[in-house]
Formats: sequence, C-alpha cells, structure tokens
Amino acid sequence: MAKTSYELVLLAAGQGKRMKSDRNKVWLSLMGKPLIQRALETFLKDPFCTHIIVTVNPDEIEMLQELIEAEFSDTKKPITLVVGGAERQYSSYNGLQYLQNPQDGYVMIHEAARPFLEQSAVDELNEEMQKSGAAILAVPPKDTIKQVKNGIIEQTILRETVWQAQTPQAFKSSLVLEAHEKARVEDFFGTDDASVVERTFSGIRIVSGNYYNIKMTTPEDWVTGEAILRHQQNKEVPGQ
Ligand SMILES: Nc1ccn([C@@H]2O[C@H](COP(=O)(O)OP(=O)(O)OP(=O)(O)O)[C@@H](O)[C@H]2O)c(=O)n1
Ligand SMILES: C[C@](O)(CO)[C@H](O)COP(=O)(O)O
Repeated sequence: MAKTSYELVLLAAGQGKRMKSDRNKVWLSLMGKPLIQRALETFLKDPFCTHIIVTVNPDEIEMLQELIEAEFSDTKKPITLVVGGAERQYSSYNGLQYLQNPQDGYVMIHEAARPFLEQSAVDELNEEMQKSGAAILAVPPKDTIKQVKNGIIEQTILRETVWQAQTPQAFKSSLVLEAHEKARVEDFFGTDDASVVERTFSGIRIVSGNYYNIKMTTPEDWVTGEAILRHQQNKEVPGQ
C-alpha cells in the first residue's frame, strides 16, 4: 500500500521526574544531541509528515525556537509549538487542537523521549493506519508477567495476550479527536493515546515494533540508549 501524508504531535512537555535530572529529560544530550532534536530529525526527514506540532513547557519555548533555528533553519515543514498540559494526556489534547486537517487527515503521536525510532517502523505504521484507522507500535514482553496485589502474586498473565505499547501511535485525526473529547468530558485518564481511543473504537491494530525504540525514562536507560545509538550509527551486529 502507498504511504499517505500525516501530521505529527510530538510530546515534549514533561518533567522527567523518574530520570532524576535537574531538567526536562528531552533536553538532555545523548552523544552530542538532545533527545528532542533526534526525535525531530526523524520526522523532518519523512516526506509524508506534513506538519509537526510540538508540545512544550512554557519556559522552554524560547530554547526550542533557538534549537529549530540553529539546526533546522532550512526546513520547509511547518513546526507549531503548543504549550503542553499538566498530564501527558492534556498535552496530546492540546497538540491535537492545532491539526491542519482534523476532518480527513491522519495524525501520529510520538514521544520526544523515544529518540531511537526507525523510519521503517514509521512506514509500517503509516500503511496500517490507513487500513485500520488506528495503529500503534508495540513489542511482545520478554519476561513472564505477574499480576500482583500487596506484594503477592495473584496470577500469571498469558504472555501471548500482552504487548508493550510504544509510540508513535497513529490515528485517523477525527477518531482520536473525538475520543479525547469524550475522555475529557468523562474524566478518563490513560497512560497512552490508544487507551483513550480504545473507549470509542475497537479496531486498533498492533504493528510489531522493535526493542530499540525505548522510552528514556530512568537513569539506567542512558546506558542502554548510548549502546542503541552506537548500534544504529555503526550498524554493529549485537552479540558478535
Ligand atoms: N504533561 C506531559 C507529560 C509528558 N509529556 C511528554 O510525553 C512523553 C512521555 O514520557 P514520560 O516518560 O512520561 O515523560 P515525563 O512526564 O517527562 O517523565 P516523568 O513521568 O518521569 O516525569 C515525554 O516525551 C514527555 O516530554 C508531555 O508532553 N506532557
Ligand atoms: C505511551 C507510552 O510510552 C507507551 O508505553 C507510556 O504509556 C507512557 O507512560 P508514561 O507513564 O507517561 O511514561
């Protein structure tokens, strides 16, 4: 299937509390570039991405404008900066309000804290979002998953039924907009956009992602992140 154009909401208005850094982690530098720069590069290169909306903290707007001016001044792609919300879901909602084509278009929602996204995954997601109206990248868990209450195992989850959600998550724009409006009215909070859309639409497809697309969340991810980047740059074969 041919790929189609889409808009991007790039979430960057977090705090990075679990990273235990003194600043929003998307500004931390990984081998010479801030995470947000790496995430922007992927989508600036994708010709099917027509518009990038970045959710940003109010006191980081100027810094982002300077980064865009310094690194991406030659881009013709429109980049809209939008103030994020107190929760991830509010940031998604705020970003979605600035879509240029909310009726007939598609949108991918991605996290700036996931800087290792590969173009092939974006392309697969692009094709699936057209077929299904909604699709997310995800990977199967490698460990056995236990359901636990008060420190005691209640049951072992059938691993074949569980996937670890990643971003980007891609939707028909009208579908995700409507779902976010409903969640807002009903005070529903989810930890990703798919969980918001699941409440109004039952056909969200999983696209098999890869284990490199980690979210930089806690300090040890820095060790893994540097290794992933070296691998992606040198195309080393892991374990050889
Ligand atoms: N109110 C928020 C919260 C998060 N994000 C973004 O959404 C992604 C979610 O990743 P997460 O690890 O939850 O980021 P933080 O909220 O920054 O991390 P923490 O929960 O540890 O503070 C990040 O790119 C973050 O910048 C956002 O745009 N707005
Ligand atoms: C969207 C997400 O990255 C999918 O794994 C995750 O749910 C974000 O959760 P967080 O608590 O905001 O880190």
